[in-house]
Amino acid sequence: VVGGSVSSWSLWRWQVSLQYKSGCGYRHTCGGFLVKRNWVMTAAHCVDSRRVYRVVAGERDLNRKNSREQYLGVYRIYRHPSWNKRVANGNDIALLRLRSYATVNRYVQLAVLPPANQVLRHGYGSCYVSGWGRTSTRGRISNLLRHARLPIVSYGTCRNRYWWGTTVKSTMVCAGGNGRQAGCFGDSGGPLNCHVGGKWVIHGITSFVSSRGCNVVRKPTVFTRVSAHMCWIRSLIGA
Ligand SMILES: CC(C)C[C@H](NC(=O)C(F)(F)F)C(=O)N[N@@+](C)(CC(=O)Nc1ccc(C(C)C)cc1)Cc1ccccc1
Repeated sequence: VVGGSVSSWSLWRWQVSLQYKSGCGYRHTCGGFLVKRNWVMTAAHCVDSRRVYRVVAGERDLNRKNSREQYLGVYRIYRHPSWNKRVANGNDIALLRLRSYATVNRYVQLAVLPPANQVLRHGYGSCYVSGWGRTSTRGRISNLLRHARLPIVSYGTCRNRYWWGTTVKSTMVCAGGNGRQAGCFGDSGGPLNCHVGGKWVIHGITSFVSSRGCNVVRKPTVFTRVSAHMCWIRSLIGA
């Protein structure tokens, strides 16, 4: 996250770190979030390679162990059936069925998903991107979980040619684009956390930023719109 701040323990308790086996350890590759005790949602582009993955819940500092972390193996990966490895085509969404159940406690909670097809209006100002991604375009990933407020950009504005043009689809959410706050490499798969109707609801899955840089004016961070996929999500994880 570029232009953000370190997240306190009380925030984003559904956020997980998606890691892949590398040598005798694991490496953070993407974000994700718990939607059931044994289901995590992330971006399809995060799980495109044939690696061994795990998720870590209750994680805050990637470089330090504490008693709050829960290490959960991935049993099976369900990429969206229409995902074709190109983020421009959308459907950048995947569900991971875990080998074991997370324990819900003070540090680990389940995410709330939006009603089908709910779209937040232009300028909606209570959405935050969270993750361990780079804190600048050429920087390193953050060891501490961070977040930044990204105002919603309507599809009509986002598909303007000086913004994302036809790269963005109506099944995506654009947010930010002020050249200061943005999601960045390593935040992929993580949540866009929106305060709606008095509760936190996940409206987006971090999908892509400009290849010219993460915080580029008129190139908002682009998210998979979760409310566009509620039928597929419900078909896998139920009510
Ligand atoms: C793997 C890609 C497909 C998605 C990847 N997503 C992210 O980094 C995310 F924003 F989700 F955290 C990304 O944007 N990767 N970049 C490598 C940029 C990139 O590839 N972006 C991109 C944008 C659009 C398209 C298509 C839609 C034309 C493809 C790739 C990030 C980056 C940007 C600046 C410096 C360093 C790293």
